[in-house]
Amino acid sequence: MGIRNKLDISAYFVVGPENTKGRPVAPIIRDAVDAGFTCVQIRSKTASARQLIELTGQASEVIAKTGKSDIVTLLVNDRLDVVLAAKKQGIKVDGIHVGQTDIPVDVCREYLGPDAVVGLSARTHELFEYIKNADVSLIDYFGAGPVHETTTKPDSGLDVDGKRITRSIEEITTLSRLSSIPVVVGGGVKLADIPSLARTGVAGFFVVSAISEADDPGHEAANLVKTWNSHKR
Ligand SMILES: Cc1ncc(COP(=O)(O)OP(=O)(O)O)c(N)n1
Ligand SMILES: Cc1ncsc1CCOP(=O)(O)O
Ligand SMILES: [Mg+2]
Repeated sequence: MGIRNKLDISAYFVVGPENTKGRPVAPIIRDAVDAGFTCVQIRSKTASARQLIELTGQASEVIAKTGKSDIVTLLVNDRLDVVLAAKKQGIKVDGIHVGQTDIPVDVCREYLGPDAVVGLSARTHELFEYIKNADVSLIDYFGAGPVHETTTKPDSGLDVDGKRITRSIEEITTLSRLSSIPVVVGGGVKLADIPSLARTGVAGFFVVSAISEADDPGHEAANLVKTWNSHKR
Protein backbone atom coordinates (compact mmCIF):
# COMPACT_ATOMS: atom_id res chain seq x y z
CA MET A 1 0.00 0.00 0.00
CA GLY A 2 1.41 3.42 -0.99
CA ILE A 3 1.82 6.25 1.49
CA ARG A 4 -1.09 8.19 -0.08
CA ASN A 5 -3.53 5.62 1.27
CA LYS A 6 -2.26 5.92 4.82
CA LEU A 7 -1.45 9.63 4.83
CA ASP A 8 -0.82 10.98 8.33
CA ILE A 9 -0.67 14.77 8.56
CA SER A 10 -1.21 14.94 12.31
CA ALA A 11 2.23 16.46 13.03
CA TYR A 12 3.54 18.27 9.98
CA PHE A 13 6.92 20.02 9.83
CA VAL A 14 7.57 22.63 7.11
CA VAL A 15 11.17 23.84 6.71
CA GLY A 16 13.80 25.45 4.53
CA PRO A 17 17.31 26.82 4.99
CA GLU A 18 16.05 30.34 5.73
CA ASN A 19 14.20 29.08 8.83
CA THR A 20 16.94 27.38 10.83
CA LYS A 21 19.04 30.27 12.20
CA GLY A 22 21.95 29.19 10.00
CA ARG A 23 21.93 25.58 11.16
CA PRO A 24 21.83 22.70 8.65
CA VAL A 25 18.31 21.60 7.82
CA ALA A 26 18.70 17.80 7.68
CA PRO A 27 19.54 17.21 11.38
CA ILE A 28 16.50 19.29 12.39
CA ILE A 29 14.30 17.17 10.13
CA ARG A 30 15.82 14.05 11.70
CA ASP A 31 15.01 15.43 15.18
CA ALA A 32 11.40 16.16 14.17
CA VAL A 33 10.88 12.71 12.64
CA ASP A 34 12.55 11.00 15.61
CA ALA A 35 10.14 12.91 17.85
CA GLY A 36 7.13 11.56 15.96
CA PHE A 37 6.42 14.09 13.20
CA THR A 38 4.54 12.32 10.44
CA CYS A 39 4.94 14.67 7.48
CA VAL A 40 7.79 16.88 6.26
CA GLN A 41 7.53 19.64 3.65
CA ILE A 42 10.63 21.20 2.10
CA ARG A 43 9.76 24.87 1.60
CA SER A 44 12.18 27.59 0.54
CA LYS A 45 11.60 30.87 -1.20
CA THR A 46 15.35 31.50 -1.57
CA ALA A 47 16.96 28.16 -2.47
CA SER A 48 17.73 27.31 -6.09
CA ALA A 49 16.20 24.30 -7.83
CA ARG A 50 19.46 22.39 -7.37
CA GLN A 51 19.61 23.26 -3.67
CA LEU A 52 16.00 22.14 -3.25
CA ILE A 53 16.71 18.82 -4.96
CA GLU A 54 19.76 18.33 -2.72
CA LEU A 55 17.77 19.18 0.39
CA THR A 56 14.95 16.85 -0.64
CA GLY A 57 17.52 14.08 -1.07
CA GLN A 58 18.96 14.77 2.39
CA ALA A 59 15.49 14.80 3.94
CA SER A 60 14.62 11.52 2.25
CA GLU A 61 17.86 9.99 3.55
CA VAL A 62 17.37 11.07 7.17
CA ILE A 63 13.79 9.79 7.09
CA ALA A 64 15.05 6.46 5.70
CA LYS A 65 17.65 6.27 8.48
CA THR A 66 14.90 6.52 11.11
CA GLY A 67 13.24 3.53 9.42
CA LYS A 68 10.05 5.55 8.83
CA SER A 69 10.01 6.04 5.04
CA ASP A 70 6.78 4.04 4.79
CA ILE A 71 4.91 6.17 7.33
CA VAL A 72 6.46 9.66 7.14
CA THR A 73 5.40 11.62 4.06
CA LEU A 74 7.95 13.87 2.33
CA LEU A 75 6.56 16.73 0.24
CA VAL A 76 8.03 19.72 -1.58
CA ASN A 77 6.35 23.11 -1.49
CA ASP A 78 5.42 24.83 -4.78
CA ARG A 79 8.00 23.19 -7.04
CA LEU A 80 6.66 20.48 -9.33
CA ASP A 81 9.91 20.68 -11.30
CA VAL A 82 11.91 19.88 -8.16
CA VAL A 83 9.70 16.90 -7.28
CA LEU A 84 10.06 15.53 -10.81
CA ALA A 85 13.83 16.04 -10.88
CA ALA A 86 14.24 14.48 -7.42
CA LYS A 87 12.16 11.44 -8.44
CA LYS A 88 14.23 11.09 -11.61
CA GLN A 89 17.35 10.93 -9.42
CA GLY A 90 15.77 8.08 -7.44
CA ILE A 91 14.95 10.17 -4.37
CA LYS A 92 11.88 8.92 -2.47
CA VAL A 93 9.68 12.00 -2.40
CA ASP A 94 5.96 11.51 -1.96
CA GLY A 95 4.39 14.59 -3.50
CA ILE A 96 3.78 18.31 -3.42
CA HIS A 97 2.00 21.07 -1.52
CA VAL A 98 0.66 23.93 -3.64
CA GLY A 99 -1.27 27.09 -2.95
CA GLN A 100 -4.02 28.95 -4.77
CA THR A 101 -1.61 30.84 -7.06
CA ASP A 102 0.80 27.94 -7.66
CA ILE A 103 0.84 25.20 -10.32
CA PRO A 104 -2.75 23.89 -10.60
CA VAL A 105 -3.50 20.59 -8.87
CA ASP A 106 -4.63 18.89 -12.09
CA VAL A 107 -1.17 19.48 -13.55
CA CYS A 108 0.48 18.16 -10.37
CA ARG A 109 -1.70 15.07 -10.43
CA GLU A 110 -1.09 14.48 -14.13
CA TYR A 111 2.70 14.63 -13.77
CA LEU A 112 3.01 12.90 -10.38
CA GLY A 113 0.45 10.16 -10.92
CA PRO A 114 -2.19 8.50 -8.75
CA ASP A 115 0.17 7.43 -5.93
CA ALA A 116 1.45 10.93 -5.16
CA VAL A 117 0.22 13.10 -2.30
CA VAL A 118 -1.07 16.49 -3.43
CA GLY A 119 -1.92 19.06 -0.75
CA LEU A 120 -3.62 22.38 -1.44
CA SER A 121 -3.83 25.56 0.64
CA ALA A 122 -7.43 26.58 1.14
CA ARG A 123 -8.50 30.02 -0.07
CA THR A 124 -8.56 32.84 2.47
CA HIS A 125 -11.48 34.63 0.83
CA GLU A 126 -14.88 33.08 1.60
CA LEU A 127 -13.05 30.13 3.14
CA PHE A 128 -16.07 28.26 4.46
CA GLU A 129 -17.96 28.34 1.16
CA TYR A 130 -14.77 27.28 -0.58
CA ILE A 131 -14.05 24.34 1.73
CA LYS A 132 -17.62 23.14 1.40
CA ASN A 133 -17.86 23.35 -2.38
CA ALA A 134 -14.33 22.89 -3.78
CA ASP A 135 -13.62 19.98 -6.10
CA VAL A 136 -11.40 17.79 -3.95
CA SER A 137 -11.18 14.85 -6.32
CA LEU A 138 -7.50 15.43 -7.11
CA ILE A 139 -6.18 16.42 -3.67
CA ASP A 140 -5.45 14.71 -0.38
CA TYR A 141 -5.80 17.48 2.17
CA PHE A 142 -6.32 21.21 2.71
CA GLY A 143 -3.81 23.45 4.48
CA ALA A 144 -5.49 26.30 6.35
CA GLY A 145 -4.72 29.15 8.73
CA PRO A 146 -3.08 31.21 9.97
CA VAL A 147 -3.83 30.88 13.66
CA HIS A 148 -1.62 33.93 14.37
CA GLU A 149 0.26 36.42 12.24
CA THR A 150 3.73 35.01 11.48
CA THR A 151 7.01 36.36 10.14
CA THR A 152 7.72 33.02 8.45
CA LYS A 153 5.03 33.85 5.89
CA PRO A 154 4.22 37.56 6.05
CA ASP A 155 1.44 37.33 3.42
CA SER A 156 -0.40 34.55 5.24
CA GLY A 157 -4.08 35.31 5.80
CA LEU A 158 -4.21 38.42 3.63
CA ASP A 159 -7.68 38.77 2.16
CA VAL A 160 -8.44 40.27 -1.27
CA ASP A 161 -8.81 43.72 0.33
CA GLY A 162 -5.39 43.43 2.03
CA LYS A 163 -6.94 42.85 5.46
CA ARG A 164 -5.30 40.14 7.55
CA ILE A 165 -7.51 37.29 8.71
CA THR A 166 -6.51 34.85 11.44
CA ARG A 167 -8.64 31.83 12.28
CA SER A 168 -10.20 31.29 15.68
CA ILE A 169 -10.59 27.90 17.32
CA GLU A 170 -14.35 28.09 16.61
CA GLU A 171 -13.70 28.74 12.91
CA ILE A 172 -11.21 25.88 12.74
CA THR A 173 -13.76 23.55 14.35
CA THR A 174 -16.26 24.59 11.67
CA LEU A 175 -13.67 24.04 8.93
CA SER A 176 -13.02 20.55 10.18
CA ARG A 177 -16.73 19.78 10.14
CA LEU A 178 -17.33 21.24 6.65
CA SER A 179 -14.40 19.66 4.85
CA SER A 180 -14.80 16.29 3.17
CA ILE A 181 -11.02 15.78 3.21
CA PRO A 182 -8.47 16.16 6.04
CA VAL A 183 -7.46 19.69 7.09
CA VAL A 184 -4.08 20.65 8.55
CA VAL A 185 -3.81 24.00 10.31
CA GLY A 186 -0.78 26.21 10.84
CA GLY A 187 0.60 29.71 10.85
CA GLY A 188 2.07 31.03 14.08
CA VAL A 189 1.31 27.79 15.90
CA LYS A 190 3.24 27.27 19.15
CA LEU A 191 3.01 24.65 21.91
CA ALA A 192 0.38 26.66 23.80
CA ASP A 193 -2.00 26.46 20.80
CA ILE A 194 -1.87 22.68 20.48
CA PRO A 195 -4.44 21.57 23.11
CA SER A 196 -7.24 23.74 21.70
CA LEU A 197 -6.30 22.97 18.08
CA ALA A 198 -6.29 19.24 18.78
CA ARG A 199 -9.83 19.46 20.14
CA THR A 200 -11.18 21.09 16.94
CA GLY A 201 -11.16 17.75 15.13
CA VAL A 202 -8.74 18.80 12.36
CA ALA A 203 -6.39 16.10 11.09
CA GLY A 204 -3.26 17.89 12.21
CA PHE A 205 -1.15 21.00 12.79
CA PHE A 206 1.81 22.34 10.86
CA VAL A 207 4.72 24.39 12.17
CA VAL A 208 7.88 25.97 10.90
CA SER A 209 9.53 28.18 13.52
CA ALA A 210 8.26 26.39 16.64
CA ILE A 211 10.78 23.68 15.73
CA SER A 212 13.21 25.25 13.27
CA GLU A 213 14.09 28.18 15.53
CA ALA A 214 14.08 26.26 18.80
CA ASP A 215 17.33 25.92 20.76
CA ASP A 216 16.55 22.22 21.06
CA PRO A 217 14.39 21.29 18.03
CA GLY A 218 14.03 17.64 19.05
CA HIS A 219 12.77 18.53 22.52
CA GLU A 220 10.29 21.06 21.12
CA ALA A 221 9.08 18.60 18.46
CA ALA A 222 8.55 15.89 21.08
CA ASN A 223 6.51 18.27 23.25
CA LEU A 224 4.33 19.24 20.29
CA VAL A 225 3.63 15.60 19.36
CA LYS A 226 2.99 14.53 22.94
CA THR A 227 0.63 17.44 23.55
CA TRP A 228 -1.28 16.82 20.29
CA ASN A 229 -1.68 13.13 21.05
CA SER A 230 -2.92 13.72 24.55
CA HIS A 231 -5.59 16.27 23.49
CA LYS A 232 -6.77 15.10 20.06
CA ARG A 233 -10.42 14.18 19.59
C1 LIG B 1 0.54 22.50 4.97
C2 LIG B 1 0.64 23.82 4.32
N1 LIG B 1 -0.45 24.61 4.29
C3 LIG B 1 -0.38 25.82 3.69
C4 LIG B 1 0.79 26.24 3.09
C5 LIG B 1 0.88 27.55 2.38
O1 LIG B 1 1.04 27.35 0.98
P1 LIG B 1 0.95 28.61 -0.02
O2 LIG B 1 -0.35 29.25 0.22
O3 LIG B 1 1.23 28.17 -1.39
O4 LIG B 1 2.12 29.53 0.49
P2 LIG B 1 3.68 29.21 0.49
O5 LIG B 1 3.95 28.18 1.53
O6 LIG B 1 4.03 28.69 -0.87
O7 LIG B 1 4.32 30.51 0.79
C6 LIG B 1 1.88 25.38 3.14
N2 LIG B 1 3.06 25.70 2.57
N3 LIG B 1 1.79 24.18 3.75
C1 LIG C 1 3.95 27.88 5.31
C2 LIG C 1 2.88 28.66 5.95
N1 LIG C 1 1.64 28.69 5.41
C3 LIG C 1 0.80 29.40 6.09
S1 LIG C 1 1.54 30.13 7.43
C4 LIG C 1 3.01 29.40 7.05
C5 LIG C 1 4.23 29.57 7.87
C6 LIG C 1 4.06 29.13 9.27
O1 LIG C 1 5.27 29.30 9.94
P1 LIG C 1 5.36 29.39 11.52
O2 LIG C 1 4.98 28.05 12.06
O3 LIG C 1 6.81 29.71 11.74
O4 LIG C 1 4.45 30.50 11.95
MG1 LIG D 1 2.85 28.01 -2.46
